[in-house]
Amino acid sequence: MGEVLKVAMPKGRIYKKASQLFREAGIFIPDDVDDSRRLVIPIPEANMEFIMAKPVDVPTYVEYGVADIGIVGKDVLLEENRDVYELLDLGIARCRMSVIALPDWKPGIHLRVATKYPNVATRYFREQGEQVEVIKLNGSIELAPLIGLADRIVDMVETGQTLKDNGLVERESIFGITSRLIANRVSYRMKNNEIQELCDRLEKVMPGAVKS
Ligand SMILES: Nc1ncnc2c1ncn2[C@@H]1O[C@H](COP(=O)(O)OP(=O)(O)OP(=O)(O)O)[C@@H](O)[C@H]1O
Ligand SMILES: O=P(O)(O)OC[C@H]1O[C@H](OP(=O)(O)OP(=O)(O)O)[C@H](O)[C@@H]1O
Repeated sequence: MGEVLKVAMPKGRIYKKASQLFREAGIFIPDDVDDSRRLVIPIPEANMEFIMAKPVDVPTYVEYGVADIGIVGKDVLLEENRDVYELLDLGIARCRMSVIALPDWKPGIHLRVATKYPNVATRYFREQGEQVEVIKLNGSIELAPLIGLADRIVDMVETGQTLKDNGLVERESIFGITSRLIANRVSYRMKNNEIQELCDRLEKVMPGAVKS
């Protein structure tokens, strides 16, 4: 058996989909892992150890090598800009990053934009040649235009339900988002066999994979 792979797993909605994908790929994960409050979970049956992280911190653990690989949304990768390898587009947790406003939005100068993704938003509006003030929030971003904190928000849209329920409109989709498998640069060389085997297994069951 090869070396134990340390996997940074995002807690929350991605974990549910990622663990399902791992199971479909024939990787044994005991059922009780899903409901556990433990943060470091050895999975000897799979020769892995899961590190249960806040989604936004996954690239940090992987860059520093305390996790060999990790699973993370493309949104977080683009925001965090960490020095990691992106190995696979897993095709799960699909949504999009969009610019959102009230229906009666007006173009203006010095717009205020609220978002959980200040780097992404700043880059986007700079490329558009628009001068904006970016305000970082940590959740319930849709509140900002409703109560007058910002003219626009940059946030994720999946079903569109949150926008509908709050009377907001999607002005522009900036990029599509799915979860990615990332690796630490050194681990990728030192544990190449283990990582490659995992990639091969996942590739066969990822959404969109051609089943043989
Ligand atoms: N509808 C959606 N809204 C937000 N994120 C989604 C959605 N669908 C898929 N995702 C993906 O899930 C990730 C966020 O997961 P989750 O909502 O569990 O965590 P979080 O809200 O960032 O963290 P926390 O709740 O710990 O603050 C995003 O980075 C994105 O890649
Ligand atoms: O298009 P929808 O299917 O409605 O999904 C999009 C919503 O989901 C996310 O919020 P999340 O549930 O992570 O809550 P938070 O950002 O307020 O923490 C995102 O920030 C949107 O608000």
